[in-house]
Amino acid sequence: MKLITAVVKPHRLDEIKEALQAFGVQGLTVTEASGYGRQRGHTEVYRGAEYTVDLVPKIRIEVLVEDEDAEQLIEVVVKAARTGKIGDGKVWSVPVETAVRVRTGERGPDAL
Ligand SMILES: Nc1ncnc2c1ncn2[C@@H]1O[C@H](COP(=O)(O)OP(=O)(O)OP(=O)(O)O)[C@@H](O)[C@H]1O
Repeated sequence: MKLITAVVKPHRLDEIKEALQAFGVQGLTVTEASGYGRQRGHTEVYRGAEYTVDLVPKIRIEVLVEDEDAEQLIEVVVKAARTGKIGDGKVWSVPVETAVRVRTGERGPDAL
């Protein structure tokens, strides 16, 4: 299994959620976040306001997937998140050792 994490622009959330649902993910987690990337110090616009400070509002989307789906899912997220402007975000994946579905006790890919 892999954990795919995307830190992206908040206004792309609906588009990304729809793309992930169409892909067939079983679940996802969304949290509010803030951060900066390489463009620190440059101006980024969020809801009409210009941010020149280092921390800009973002959302973090996390999805657990089977190994074989990871690369395709990353592409789905990148495509749905992209505006082509500064601060579009970052997507990465890490290996996951264990996942447990609490209600049933299932483990591994069956738990997703
Ligand atoms: N190296 C990093 N480690 C952890 N989080 C990061 C890193 N780079 C970016 N992020 C997170 O991703 C968010 C979006 O990154 P951002 O789009 O600014 O990255 P970037 O690679 O500098 O892209 P761009 O050049 O398009 O601005 C940041 O606000 C931050 O929360």
